Amino acid sequence: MVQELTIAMPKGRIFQDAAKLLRQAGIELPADFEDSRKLIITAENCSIHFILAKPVDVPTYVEYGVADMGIAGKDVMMEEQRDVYEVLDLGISACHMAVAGLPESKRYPVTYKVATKYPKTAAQYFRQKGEQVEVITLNGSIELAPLVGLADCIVDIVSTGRTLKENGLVETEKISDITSRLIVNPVSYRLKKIEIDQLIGKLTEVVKENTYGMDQKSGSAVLK
Ligand SMILES: Nc1ncnc2c1ncn2[C@@H]1O[C@H](COP(=O)(O)OP(=O)(O)OP(=O)(O)O)[C@@H](O)[C@H]1O
Ligand SMILES: O=P(O)(O)OC[C@H]1O[C@H](OP(=O)(O)OP(=O)(O)O)[C@H](O)[C@@H]1O
Repeated sequence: MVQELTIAMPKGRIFQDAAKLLRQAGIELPADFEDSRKLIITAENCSIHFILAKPVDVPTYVEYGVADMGIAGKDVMMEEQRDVYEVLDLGISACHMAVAGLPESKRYPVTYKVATKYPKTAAQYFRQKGEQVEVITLNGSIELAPLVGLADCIVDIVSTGRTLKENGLVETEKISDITSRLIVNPVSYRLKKIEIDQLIGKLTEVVKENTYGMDQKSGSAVLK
């Protein structure tokens, strides 16, 4: 008997390229998949259901097993540290995580403040370097923090570099490259191994054959 699969999809930036990969892997998604406001959607030619979640929540759905698999940015994986298997680098939504600040900013240990949407990742990065910092968590417009004196630097995603440039900030350290990953719930992997391995196999082929290019508007690597 073929087992049903549920996949948690990130809404937003990653969504379109992720949908394209799934179609290339032979999954027939409804024509209005990208435009629909529905949060649970079923493929037309196989027993795969999709739940559409906020990107940062995808690993949570997968860890709790309500989704067998999911697609999440490496940045989210590093920050969330969920108990899931990361099985495939999908190569989409490429960007990197970096430290940036005003060109003239100097380091004053003990008082050094870092603003970020990624508090755990930032804290771990500076701890590993043996630098003591105070991490200030923000939810967006991170680049504002050094401009108004809330922080000495930021840890954030850089794609085109346009946001940094237009705000007079410079990248000082690269933390890591980021792409989207295919993730799997460990228990689902045991119970639905055949179906999951089949999908991983198809997506692996698709990823190998794809070429990526820069989308001028989003600044992210997109499928060509
Ligand atoms: N320029 C970029 N800025 C942020 N994330 C990017 C960028 N380029 C690619 N990404 C990837 O896309 C994912 C973020 O997608 P998106 O911006 O839709 O979600 P979000 O951060 O939850 O957005 P928001 O909080 O604005 O709703 C990141 O996890 C990252 O892997
Ligand atoms: O290098 P760039 O191409 O300019 O992209 C990087 C910017 O994009 C993201 O912000 P987002 O657009 O998600 O807005 P936010 O400030 O609400 O997080 C990220 O946090 C940077 O601010």
